[in-house]
Amino acid sequence: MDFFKTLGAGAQFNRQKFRRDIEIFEKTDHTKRNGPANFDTSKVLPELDFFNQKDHSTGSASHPHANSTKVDTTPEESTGTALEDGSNSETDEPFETIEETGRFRNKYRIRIYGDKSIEPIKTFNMMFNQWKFRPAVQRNFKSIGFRHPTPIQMQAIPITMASRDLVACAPTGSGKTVAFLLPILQALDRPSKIGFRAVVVTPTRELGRQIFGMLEKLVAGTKLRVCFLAKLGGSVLGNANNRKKYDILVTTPLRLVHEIQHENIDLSTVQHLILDEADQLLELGFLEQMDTIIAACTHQHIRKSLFSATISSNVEELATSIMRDPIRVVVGIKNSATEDIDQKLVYVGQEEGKLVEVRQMVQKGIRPPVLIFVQSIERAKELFHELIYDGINVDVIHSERTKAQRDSIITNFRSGKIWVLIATELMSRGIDFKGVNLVVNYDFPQTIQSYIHRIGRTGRAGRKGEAVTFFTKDDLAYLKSIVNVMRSSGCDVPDWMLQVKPPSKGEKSKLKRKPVNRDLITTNPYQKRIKLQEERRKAKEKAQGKSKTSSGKSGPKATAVSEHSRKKAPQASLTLEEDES
Ligand SMILES: Nc1ncnc2c1ncn2[C@@H]1O[C@H](COP(=O)(O)OP(=O)(O)OP(=O)(O)O)[C@@H](O)[C@H]1O
Repeated sequence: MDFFKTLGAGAQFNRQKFRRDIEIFEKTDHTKRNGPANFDTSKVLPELDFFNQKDHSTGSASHPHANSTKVDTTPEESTGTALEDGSNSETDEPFETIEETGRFRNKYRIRIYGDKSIEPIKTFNMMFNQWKFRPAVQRNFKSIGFRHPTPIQMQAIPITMASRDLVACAPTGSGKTVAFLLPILQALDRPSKIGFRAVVVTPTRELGRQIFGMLEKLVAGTKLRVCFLAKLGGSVLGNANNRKKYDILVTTPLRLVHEIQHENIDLSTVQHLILDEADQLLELGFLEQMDTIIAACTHQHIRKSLFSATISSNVEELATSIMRDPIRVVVGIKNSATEDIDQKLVYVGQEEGKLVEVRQMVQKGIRPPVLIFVQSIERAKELFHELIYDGINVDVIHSERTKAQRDSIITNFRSGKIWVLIATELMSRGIDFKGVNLVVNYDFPQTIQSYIHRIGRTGRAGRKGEAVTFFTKDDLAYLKSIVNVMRSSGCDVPDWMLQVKPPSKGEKSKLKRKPVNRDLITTNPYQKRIKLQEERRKAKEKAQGKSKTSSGKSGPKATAVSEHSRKKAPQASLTLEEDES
């Protein structure tokens, strides 16, 4: 058995060039391999079919993990009413018994921890009638065209409407934005001129702008005033009176802290605080800022909601320390990718194998739009300079591009003018590119969370997508983490990958702290390479020097976040360099 051939499936290798790698792998002991993995990927797991696109009538028992989820689902329950055209047959009839509610939750793979008495909604009509949504909001919402609530919307909306704190974990592209925006709109009802009553915090300006866009659509004609704040320098808030005009704020942590520290903003009137991509906001990189923000939200009856596709138990623990008896909702398998993404791992030998592989993919014909993730701004620029000459409409987005450039790149990528977009971690979370056909992890992601969010830019809102992750021998130690995500979302995994040793805790945290040191992305001759490497080293030293001098003031007061989390919180995988500032 040529193990190296197996490894290289999907890539072409120069065996002479990669001789040393071949030797490494061929020395491996493969005698302990099991029989071939028997994964049936032809069926969509019901818990991952948020948009009810698949017929689950044959049940999910054929999936190897069908029984690994904690939800007990009888064949009858998983048969459900899902219709192939994406509609469902739920009616507005209220639930009659607790058991019926339980069955409904099971059917949509909704798990609820804490007070279970808050019933989910079956339809949007049910929601509008139950809480008497204002006609303008109903009209705006209907014009967007969503016919049926997704599972996270079914359960998260009633919980927030009941004024309960919430920690919600649901897969990428499953409609969390609407799940947190609709209850705010209903709760605020009319403009009050007392200042901000709801604040949505997101890690990046791009995601904030997207949420703001949806909010603007929903508030049209309601007189509620919404504000998006992410640009440092110059305040759109104006004088004290002007500030009071706004009801809802969408912002990034750095910008909000800046306003708090300059006493430009008063958060004591905030009754609804939403942290989108909450696990990232509660990691070390953002934690001090979140401390300041939470300390500034002093309203007695403030309600807090945390949303993300990935919420670790650390974050959950931390969350409970800043919330009042929160209810936790999990849709599907926690911290998993969606079934709609066909995931592949491709071994590329050494660094230069990646460029060869990308070019082969282009030659074979890729279906744009394609999103390519790399691990740093420098590498994004390097890859861009290679691909720009390949006759494809390619662009690159990272935090060193101006805000105007970033906005126009996103628009052009959405409209199809850009076919291939090279991106850093900045674009990995939340951004809703519905049509992305392929995500390429050119550089292996540093964390499982990063993997889930990156590939989650495709396969959204029930559409199909594909994700390809390149790996070199330097990434091999971390391979198993991704393999596990692939398996839990029903993807086929080659047998040999199942035998790879999982990374140790130490290896995982090492990678999280610092990405793998990689060779330049270039086809330039050797001398040029050395020169570029030297330039890169100097730039890095300069940047480090800068960040040391600018590491600044923290928030005025400590909250439970800081008390609890200094030791617990994981390091942010998106550094402040990649924040909006
Ligand atoms: N009920 C619905 N029916 C159909 N489409 C919906 C529904 N709710 C939301 N969508 C659409 O699904 C897409 C994904 O929604 P959204 O961006 O809120 O996902 P998300 O869960 O926040 O993802 P991520 O974790 O990546 O941030 C969007 O294009 C949104 O317009």
